[in-house]
Amino acid sequence: MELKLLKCPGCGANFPLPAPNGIVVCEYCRAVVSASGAPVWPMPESPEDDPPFAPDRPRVTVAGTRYVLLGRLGRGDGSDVFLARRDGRITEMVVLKVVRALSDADLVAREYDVLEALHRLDTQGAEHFTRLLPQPVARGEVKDPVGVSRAAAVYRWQSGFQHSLTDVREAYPDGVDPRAAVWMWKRLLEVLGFVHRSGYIHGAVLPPHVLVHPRDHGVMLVGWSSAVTFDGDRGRLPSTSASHRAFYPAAEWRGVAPGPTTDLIMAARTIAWVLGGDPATGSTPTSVPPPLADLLRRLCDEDPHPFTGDAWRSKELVDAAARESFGPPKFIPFTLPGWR
Ligand SMILES: Nc1ncnc2c1ncn2[C@@H]1O[C@H](COP(=O)(O)OP(=O)(O)OP(=O)(O)O)[C@@H](O)[C@H]1O
Repeated sequence: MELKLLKCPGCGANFPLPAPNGIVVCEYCRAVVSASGAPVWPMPESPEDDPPFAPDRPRVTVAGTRYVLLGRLGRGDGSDVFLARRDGRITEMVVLKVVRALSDADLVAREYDVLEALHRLDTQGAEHFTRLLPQPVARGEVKDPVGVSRAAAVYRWQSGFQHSLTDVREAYPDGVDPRAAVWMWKRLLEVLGFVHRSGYIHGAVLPPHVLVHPRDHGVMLVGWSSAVTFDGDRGRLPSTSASHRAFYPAAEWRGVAPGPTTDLIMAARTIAWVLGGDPATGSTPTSVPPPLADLLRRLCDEDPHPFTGDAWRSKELVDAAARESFGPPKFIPFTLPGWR
């Protein structure tokens, strides 16, 4: 008798040995196949028979949809952020943000509202830049393990963006290669250019809110609960991060209304910090070439800020300083733990 190792023609899974009657049922897709490989006829679909995905993992329900929690992505000032997966046949990976202090529920709601508004825009570049902002999926409440309801928001997971600049600085305690800081800064200024042109300021451009895609040299901006429109919401930022005081312009603490310049100063301070420098003064280690170090110091300085509110102008200056420091742009791979 000829023995064949069969693979399921439906899904490619290896088959067990056939039963004495020569029939095999695929354990994965339930196709029914004769030992010779034919005929094949699929079993009727029966979703209720689907084994649950990772049954040991916790589940939460937001706005009527159940999600399986896969792990923690981060811990913010006011919330816990998880990677999750919609618990269904046609699934999707998502980011679930759950507020810690019940009194911060309004921050999760405000962030969701701002992001929805930004995704509705048709400002020039919207199609490209809105992909670099969290994409709202749903919001509602989740019950924590002791039964307390907490405000939550669900965003689409963007693969590859899992390290913030806080994580980057942990991986490079003495600061990143200045050539890597150049692409991080330029990408950040491009997103800010779009946000400002759309009439918003982010209000919290801080290391934990800048996520990087190390392989593609991409940057995504999260943490939108402090964002405001700068033609309407004059006044203070709705919230600030006490643990990042040195990243805010001092004017913010004096009660001066924020504007696009606030974001640009915070972006420069964030880049100075990821280079191993001091966010308050913009000074950087001596390994940073002088044209770049000088520009950083100038753009971290708020009094008077040289390029008020113009992210694109700032980006051109970064370009020029980078050319003076390193010559024409060149792709230099950037690595982080878990990436090659
Ligand atoms: N969309 C996302 N994709 C991947 N990771 C994320 C995302 N949003 C947040 N994170 C991770 O979770 C961490 C905490 O998120 P975030 O800073 O937004 O929380 P928060 O400080 O509580 O919120 P907020 O600043 O808006 O009040 C981030 O530093 C980042 O590591």
